[in-house]
Order: sequence, then C-alpha cells, then structure tokens
Amino acid sequence: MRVIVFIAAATDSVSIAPSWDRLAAAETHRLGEVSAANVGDALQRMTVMDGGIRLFTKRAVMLGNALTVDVRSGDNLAIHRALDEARPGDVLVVNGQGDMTRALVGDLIGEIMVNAGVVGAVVDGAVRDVQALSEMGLAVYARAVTPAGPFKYGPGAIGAPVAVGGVAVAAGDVLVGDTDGVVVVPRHRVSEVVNAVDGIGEKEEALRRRILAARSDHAAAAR
Ligand SMILES: O=C([O-])CC(=O)C(=O)O
Ligand SMILES: [Mg+2]
Repeated sequence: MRVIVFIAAATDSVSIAPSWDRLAAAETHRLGEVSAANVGDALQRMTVMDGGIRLFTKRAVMLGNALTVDVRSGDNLAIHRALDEARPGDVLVVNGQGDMTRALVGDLIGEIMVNAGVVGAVVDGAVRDVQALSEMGLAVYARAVTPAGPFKYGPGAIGAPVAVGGVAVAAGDVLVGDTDGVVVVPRHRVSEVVNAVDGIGEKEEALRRRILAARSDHAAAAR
C-alpha cells in the first residue's frame, strides 16, 4: 500500500500510466513567445479550450507538458499522488468533471508544484487560495474559484487521456496559455505548429498595417 507522505493517505485507488514522452523545452519554447490565439489558429482553430477555463493568477504565460489527472468530482487525492510523478516543466491538467462546488487545487498543492518544477495547472473544476498561487508565480486556470475544500478518497487516474475545457488531452501534449485561455498542442503536431506560427503572425501584421493605413483623420481624431 502506497501512502503519500504529505497527506498520509493511501493511494491504491489511483491508477498510474507506466510512462509517457515529454518534449524538451528547446522543442517547444517558441510556442511561449506567441499568442495562444495564433497557436490555436495554427491548429485550424481546433483543440482550443472553451472560455469557461479562465486564468486566476497574474502569471500570464504558460507553456509546459501535460501531466494528466482524472479525478472524482470534488476529490483531489489523485492530484497529490500525481505530483510524485511530476517533472520540471510539467503542467497539471485535471479533469475535475466541471464541478464548481469544491476546490481541487490550492496553496499547499501550489507549494508542492513549485518543489517539483510544475509551472501551472489547468483544472476543469474549481481552485482556491488564488492570491497565494499567484504570488508563487504559477499560472492557474480553472472553471471557478471557491473556498470549499476537496475530499481525499479517490479514485483517480494519472497519465491517462482526459477531457478538459472540451478538449482531449494526452499526457505529454503541450499546453500553451495566456490571458485569453489555453490551447492544447498534440505532441505529434508540435513541430508543425512551431513552423506555422510565424507565418500567421506575419499575415496578421500585414493586415493590421492595411487597416491602420486606412484609418481616417476622423477616426484618428476620435481616439
Ligand atoms: O486542501 C486541498 O487539498 C486544496 C488546498 O486548499 C491546498 O492545496 O492548499
Ligand atoms: Mg489551501
């Protein structure tokens, strides 16, 4: 029987995928320098999380490899266990079943994330202690905030595919977030998206120049 040291709870009810691949920071870093909107456009505007998944901390840029966790509504035992599997550069990606009645991530989990080098969390559910999470420099996205705490009984699954913000996420997929929200870049499409985003940015800039050149004196005076 395995017991998590920090919360002294047995985790037999939590399944863990044997392993998965993670991309090196050098392969993904360009995706952290461009907008989530442009990354989404490079994916034919698919695999973008719905607008119910919002940023609740002041860190406005998130880039990392998905550490997926499936939990029972309102229960975060599997999240505690998942952090034992975390590697630097991971992002916790939690299917909390959309439940907004109990917070699955808070400041203590945040401190463990910092220990492990986890850069952020995306929770299809609720979080709490957002002021402290913000001060830790973590990017935390969720569907809601509530002071109500979670239970810790399980079950759960770590490293299995999850549905979060209406998008399927596999362990090791790349998550890109900014103030607009979160985009999922499937691992096998990362190099394609890295190659496409510069072209998208250039097209937008060309269009912006044409729009600004057409701005009338009247419109300029009104600003
Ligand atoms: O009680 C929990 O597990 C959630 C929480 O507030 C924390 O991690 O600080
Ligand atoms: Mg707390």
